[in-house]
Amino acid sequence: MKNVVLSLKNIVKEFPTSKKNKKVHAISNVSLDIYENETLALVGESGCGKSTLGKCAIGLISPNSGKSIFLNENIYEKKGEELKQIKKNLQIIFQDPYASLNPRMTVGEIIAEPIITHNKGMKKEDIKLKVLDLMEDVGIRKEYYNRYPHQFSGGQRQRIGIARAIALNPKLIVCDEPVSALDVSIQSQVLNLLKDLQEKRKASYLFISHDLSVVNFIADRVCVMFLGKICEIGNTDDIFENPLHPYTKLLLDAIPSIENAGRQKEMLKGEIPSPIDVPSGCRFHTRCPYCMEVCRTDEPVLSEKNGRSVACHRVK
Ligand SMILES: Nc1ncnc2c1ncn2[C@@H]1O[C@H](COP(=O)(O)OP(=O)(O)OP(=O)(O)O)[C@@H](O)[C@H]1O
Repeated sequence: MKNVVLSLKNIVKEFPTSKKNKKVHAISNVSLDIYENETLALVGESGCGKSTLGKCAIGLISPNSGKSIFLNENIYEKKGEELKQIKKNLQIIFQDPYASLNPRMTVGEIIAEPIITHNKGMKKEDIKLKVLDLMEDVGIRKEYYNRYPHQFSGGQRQRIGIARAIALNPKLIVCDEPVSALDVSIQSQVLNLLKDLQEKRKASYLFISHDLSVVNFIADRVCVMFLGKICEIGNTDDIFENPLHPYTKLLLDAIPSIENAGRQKEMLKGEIPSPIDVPSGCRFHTRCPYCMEVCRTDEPVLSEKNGRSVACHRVK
């Protein structure tokens, strides 16, 4: 039995719009467990709610309703020192390492910041030693301690962001498209670094990506989202070898690969429906090549069988 590190229960997140009675239904009643030391990927097209769910998971934004349970406590009910202790364990790495690093701070200062905040009274020399160790862990040369973010390449900047995120030995790191802004050759170096760090530090990753090749490389499990809901969750190999939800199948078919080349493919058709006016029944039914009558009226339930959960009327 694997231990759960963080459990999301019935998360609902809506954003207001300029129209009075209309809301963006970004996340609609999503529940999800993240296990110890695993990488769980969140995938789906732009706007399906991946980032919003990731941010709700670690309390960076608050949902309208639902719980995020960490160490048996709902993090949304915590304040002050208790919340600070929880947040130490829940970190995030952003897509754009340049925008997320303060341009006026040196690398040393950037990485030291969380250490200072959470270890009041720690000696300056000890902080510096810890920062230098972290720089070594992520492959940034110690001589660069006093350099500024603009003096680094994109890949190096992402390494600095990673050093800051791991500085407090968190139990969970939300990796929000951490390699999408990087060149392909650099992507694999950063992905390998994340894998090595996980091995050494035993953290869990909630890995947000729209790139399924990256997901296939790094994730233990995959959670496929469409318009604020989960369509399918399962082990990465099972999902890639035998996708059960029509949306998962179409997403996988869309990956350019040698095996796929020339094959007659069912393509994802039509526009993504608006999260302001979500379709009735199954949210995917307007784009689904296998749509049945029931799909237009009844919302499918996410049901589990042999470690795989699928929300589709065709999958029993
Ligand atoms: N602060 C906000 N105010 C209003 N709407 C928002 C806000 N943040 C997100 N949304 C909307 O919520 C929905 C989900 O957005 P989110 O960024 O979570 O999706 P995503 O799957 O991460 O997309 P992407 O891959 O493009 O980053 C989208 O329709 C988005 O426009």
